Amino acid sequence: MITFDNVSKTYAGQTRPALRDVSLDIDKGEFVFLVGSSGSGKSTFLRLILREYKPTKGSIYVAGHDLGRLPAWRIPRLRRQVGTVFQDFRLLPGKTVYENVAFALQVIGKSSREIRTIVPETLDLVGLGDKSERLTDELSGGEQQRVALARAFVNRPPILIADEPTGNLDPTTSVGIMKLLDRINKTGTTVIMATHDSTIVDQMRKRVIELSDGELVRDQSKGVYGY
Ligand SMILES: Nc1ncnc2c1ncn2[C@@H]1O[C@H](COP(=O)(O)OP(=O)(O)OP(=O)(O)O)[C@@H](O)[C@H]1O
Repeated sequence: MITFDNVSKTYAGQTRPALRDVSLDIDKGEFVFLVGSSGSGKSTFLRLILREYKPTKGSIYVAGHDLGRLPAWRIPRLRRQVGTVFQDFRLLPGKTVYENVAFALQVIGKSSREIRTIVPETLDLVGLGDKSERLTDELSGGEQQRVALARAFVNRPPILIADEPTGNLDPTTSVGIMKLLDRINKTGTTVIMATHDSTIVDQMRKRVIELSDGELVRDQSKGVYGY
């Protein structure tokens, strides 16, 4: 589903690469934790998958797209196949839960009839079926992250990227979000999650990829946080 082939990325004006010669394959349906200290290259790795940047060296393949050959007009299609969730939720302010999730479908041209069916189904999946008319600004952090997850998953992308999705949440709320991510993964969605949360990584025992100074230093199945 995702292949990195000798990928390096050096940002403009920098001498040290943020990613250095990284090669790996992530198969369809895998759940992968991306760990490493601050500045080790985790966000850079995720942003390359989204084609926010091109690598300085090497090739990247995502859901059948060769990102080095992807013309700019095809980037939106790539991004539709990769749902994203971030630490800071990034919801539309002043909009309801329903509107936040429906918007993701409106921008890809779904009919209002489809939207009226799919949005409530997805809100039920994340446990927010009874809060669809609430403004997202009035929800707890955990609920806001559920909305963000619903929005990322509403068009059933084959890949979901989560960049520290529990970073702003307390441990109990985080467990709820992880259960949801696990559930989404069990539908066949490939999940890649960057995190500093050792408890979660140690509990879930999924594949762990560790970066250190931009290099891939560990790739462990049923791994632990351990650095
Ligand atoms: N847009 C940018 N321009 C220049 N340098 C950057 C840019 N983004 C990241 N870097 C640098 O690249 C390196 C890797 O950063 P990255 O954000 O990928 O790390 P990270 O592992 O996600 O860190 P954190 O856990 O703090 O989010 C760092 O040295 C960082 O300063």
